[in-house]
Amino acid sequence: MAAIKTIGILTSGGDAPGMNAAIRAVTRSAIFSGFKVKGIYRGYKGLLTNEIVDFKTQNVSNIIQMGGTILKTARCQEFKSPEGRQLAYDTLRQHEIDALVVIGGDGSLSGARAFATEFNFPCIGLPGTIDNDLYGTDETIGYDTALNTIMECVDKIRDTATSHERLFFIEVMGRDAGFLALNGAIASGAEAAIIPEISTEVDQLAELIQNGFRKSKNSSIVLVAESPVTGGAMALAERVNKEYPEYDVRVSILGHLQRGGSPTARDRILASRLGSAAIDALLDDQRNVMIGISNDEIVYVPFSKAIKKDKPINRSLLDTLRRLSI
Ligand SMILES: Nc1ncnc2c1ncn2[C@@H]1O[C@H](COP(=O)(O)OP(=O)(O)O)[C@@H](O)[C@H]1O
Ligand SMILES: O=P(O)(O)OC[C@H]1O[C@](O)(COP(=O)(O)O)[C@@H](O)[C@@H]1O
Ligand SMILES: [Mg+2]
Repeated sequence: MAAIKTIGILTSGGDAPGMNAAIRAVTRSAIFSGFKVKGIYRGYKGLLTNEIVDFKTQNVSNIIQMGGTILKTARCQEFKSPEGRQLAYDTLRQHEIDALVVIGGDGSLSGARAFATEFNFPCIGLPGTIDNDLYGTDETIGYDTALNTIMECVDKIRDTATSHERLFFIEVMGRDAGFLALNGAIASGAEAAIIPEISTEVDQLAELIQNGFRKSKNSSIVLVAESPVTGGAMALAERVNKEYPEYDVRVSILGHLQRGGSPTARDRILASRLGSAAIDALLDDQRNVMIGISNDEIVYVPFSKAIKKDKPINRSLLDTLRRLSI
């Protein structure tokens, strides 16, 4: 592979707060190191529809504080086929782009892995998703902001839950991962979190009620991770209505507000460090790795590892939650 002169950058999959800080860091570090940068709009879709513009340092001015992504994002079915990826490769060649930085979640990095392998094309991934479901990094860009948003929402719901002495099931995002639910529950002082990671091991609802849940309290808050495995908050509320009719139950589904907002300092710093390290990785001849953070150190995680479906939760957090909710 000839020397890299031009780097393309895109955001893909669900947007996450801090993606703009990452775009800024990649662009500025690349220019600092003498590369040209091109911004690709709408994720992999932009490679099929040729939506690519030159990025200068001014293109990323005043964006570090903004939620969403200035490059827009999309989910692109065509990129999942070899024909779609061939078209994407042709577009990259046409624009003389020699390497790609992909900011996205597990799906986006799966796409980058397939593309890098088929065309021997240098790709670097940055973990950008509120779900925190990428293996090999302690945190993903957007996770901390979403966690803070959840905490603020639960604080508000608690006021009405307490006044009416109700049991609230609050559904949070995470796709198939319970990080937001579990840490959101600890941060907001909730009674419990119902998460997919242990759904097949125990009936979390029955366990909660049998453990003397609500003995000394007049209201309760349970965070539920959205997932077919947990059934979601609605299904749990229906179960309580049938099996434990003594409870006055309400459901609140937080939805897409969890993806918005100005990134926290933690997410901005994470995105800045990872974005800058993406350029170091290319200079260091690294290929097809996700840049992660582990014990406050930058790490290179091969795509194949990063997209493993089973990033484990820290089980001691479940004990902490249980202990603090008596
Ligand atoms: N196995 C795959 N092969 C090729 N491309 C993929 C694959 N999985 C996902 N992608 C691409 O990545 C995009 C984003 O994936 P998605 O799972 O929706 O979001 P995220 O990256 O946030 O997890 C998809 O729309 C598709 O274009
Ligand atoms: O934007 P959509 O299509 O409604 O997707 C919702 C999903 O996206 C997320 O917000 C983020 O997931 P990704 O980062 O994997 O795209 C999930 O938590 C949620 O399940
Ligand atoms: Mg994902």
